[in-house]
Amino acid sequence: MSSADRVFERRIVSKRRTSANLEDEPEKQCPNGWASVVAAAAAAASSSSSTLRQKAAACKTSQRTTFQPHPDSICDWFFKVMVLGDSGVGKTCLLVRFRDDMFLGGNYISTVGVDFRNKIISVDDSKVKLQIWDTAGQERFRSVTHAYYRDAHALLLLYDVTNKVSFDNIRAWLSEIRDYANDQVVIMLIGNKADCSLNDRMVKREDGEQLAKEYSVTFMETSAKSGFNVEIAFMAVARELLFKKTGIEKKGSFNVQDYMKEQTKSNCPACSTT
Ligand SMILES: Nc1nc2c(ncn2[C@@H]2O[C@H](COP(=O)(O)OP(=O)(O)OP(=O)(O)O)[C@@H](O)[C@H]2O)c(=O)[nH]1
Repeated sequence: MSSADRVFERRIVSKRRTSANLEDEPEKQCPNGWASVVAAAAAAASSSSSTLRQKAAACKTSQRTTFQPHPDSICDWFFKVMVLGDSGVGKTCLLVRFRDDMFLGGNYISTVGVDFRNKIISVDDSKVKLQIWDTAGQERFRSVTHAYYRDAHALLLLYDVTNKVSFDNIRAWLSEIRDYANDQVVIMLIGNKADCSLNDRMVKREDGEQLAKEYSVTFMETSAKSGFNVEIAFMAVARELLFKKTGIEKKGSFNVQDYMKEQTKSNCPACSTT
């Protein structure tokens, strides 16, 4: 993808910034509505949480900076995509890898409430704006995040291939999705941290594939750390949404699994097979 395709509408405070790299990016923005999201999250969680205070302070600082939205006319389609899954599976890292092509190492701070970032991508001849919502995986924020499911066009449901519990919880996540999301939502199951060593891997690729098959959703393993399959996953979702919306695929019918197979042919690290 060319750099011209990577148009970011707003820059927002990442959840895992050191003071040093915050200074490196002084123009960072908070999304509209962030304050209310933080307030709701604060009510749901403990208002004395140091993480919350950190985030609120970072947000306040960023609100003083310049906001430069791109006109909506530059994109043909808009889709809202939510990233879900247990705490620590790598939702924020996946999003940051896709948006900024970098990996957030260093201190891990859990997401509070919800947060979104925009990215405009080219799909064939169309400019597609993905508004990607990162959600807190922690149980205590669940009532806050449920409110955002309803108008989502696609859900990326993540588990961590090194954490069996996060995989076992996928059924519960799918049940929540059934309760709160709309019936037409596109769902992709993602096994993240595929860069892990064989010793660390607790969930076989085939188990992920099997579960996805059972629920008739698409499946992919990714690594936010190495970038493995990250762009392909978002592109596949964008293509599927576009295809659903237009009902037209220039090169015949569109099958998301075939598309992913084709894209991942030469993109398979040794650790993704067990
Ligand atoms: N090895 C490896 N580590 C990862 C990967 N993605 C994320 N991590 C690490 O996993 C930890 C959790 O990542 P996050 O992206 O913050 O997880 P999250 O799902 O957003 O967590 P919550 O905000 O609590 O819901 C961090 O220490 C990351 O550095 C990956 O692909 N590979």
